[in-house]
Amino acid sequence: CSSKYVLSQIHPMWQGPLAVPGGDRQSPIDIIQRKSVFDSELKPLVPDYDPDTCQQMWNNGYSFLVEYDDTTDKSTLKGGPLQDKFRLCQFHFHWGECNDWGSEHTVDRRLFPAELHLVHWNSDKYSLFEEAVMEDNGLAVIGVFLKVGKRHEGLQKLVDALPAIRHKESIVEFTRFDAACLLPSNIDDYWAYHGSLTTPPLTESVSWIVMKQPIEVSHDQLAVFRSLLFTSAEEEVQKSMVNNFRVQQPLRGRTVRSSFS
Ligand SMILES: NS(=O)(=O)c1ccc(Cc2ccc([N+](=O)[O-])cc2)cc1
Ligand SMILES: [Zn+2]
Repeated sequence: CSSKYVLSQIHPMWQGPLAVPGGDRQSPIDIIQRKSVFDSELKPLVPDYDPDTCQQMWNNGYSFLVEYDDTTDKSTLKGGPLQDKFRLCQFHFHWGECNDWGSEHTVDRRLFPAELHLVHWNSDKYSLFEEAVMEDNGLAVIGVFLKVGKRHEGLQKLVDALPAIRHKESIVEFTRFDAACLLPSNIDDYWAYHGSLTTPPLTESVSWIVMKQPIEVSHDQLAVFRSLLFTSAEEEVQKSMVNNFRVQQPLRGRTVRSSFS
């Protein structure tokens, strides 16, 4: 699949604002390793997720999300670049129509076939996700690259549920899933920078934590992602859910910090 093809096939939603007018901390970005700055103050990340808070999985017409009960501090993220405690509210993915591209962030321009986002909001400062979304240090998103390799046993439970949410707006109960199983074995090496949501409303409220180590998933597991549809069951023309990534945005003078030298 050639790159010229992907630009014409990007879902209308993704042809949206390539940069928010006046936005100077947009995401995703290309992480240039040699320009990242080692920061010894960056602490180890402390994810503490309770599988019992996992509730449902649904297709929102852009990606599929696994949503967690975030009414208590049962599934939290602390440490790393974060000063406060953040609550896990959902995770989702971005992927391509083939294994040559699909991630949102890149590392020295290297694209990965997919990227996982674990979305958290600052429960020390705010009482609702919707509030935190609008605030400077309201959200923390962990980005994990996916690369094609051996089958990911933890991901398989999720892959097996995808056919039930093939169409936009479909939802299925999905419980007892430990999101921590999707983190790489090494979570001490990561890049940290201040950015934004990568889909509308593109608010500049995200502390991004991008893992250096990808997780491996099989070719077949990724293929099931691509069997999802952007469209609802009623629509005549069905569009396969692929290339649901935003293009890299200008760094605008930001520094990307690294937790490793
Ligand atoms: N891709 S990402 O930057 O990790 C990302 C994370 C969360 C969301 C979910 C979302 C965030 C905000 C809103 N809103 O304010 O209407 C609606 C949905 C959208 C995008
Ligand atoms: Zn995302």
